[in-house]
Amino acid sequence: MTATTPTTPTSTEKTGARTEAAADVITGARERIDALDDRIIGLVQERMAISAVIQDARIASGGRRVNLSREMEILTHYSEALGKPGTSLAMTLLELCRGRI
Ligand SMILES: O=C(O)C(=O)C[C@]1(C(=O)O)C=C[C@@H](O)C=C1
Repeated sequence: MTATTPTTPTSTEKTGARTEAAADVITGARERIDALDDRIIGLVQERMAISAVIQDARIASGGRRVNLSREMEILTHYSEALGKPGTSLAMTLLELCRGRI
């Protein structure tokens, strides 16, 4: 058996590109996606906190955690903007914000 020294992956190996130029484009674009994902996660966390304020106020007043007519508005908003996957995204957001029902 021959021992092989581990090598650092090249930029083309890391990106799947076949040229250095394409690898550079992909690496730059991935940095922007990572920054956007951080912002999206922050926005989701902010949405969860605001949703909790609403739910707590409703429950403290004697109401229920869930408000299905409002959820329908949100599902429609996302599906009109993003199509069928938008509905799934809205359902995931609602689950993050109020838990499973
Ligand atoms: O808008 C409300 O009434 C909320 O409670 C917020 C929210 C949401 O996260 O968007 C959460 C639970 C409800 O079922 C509906 C919507």
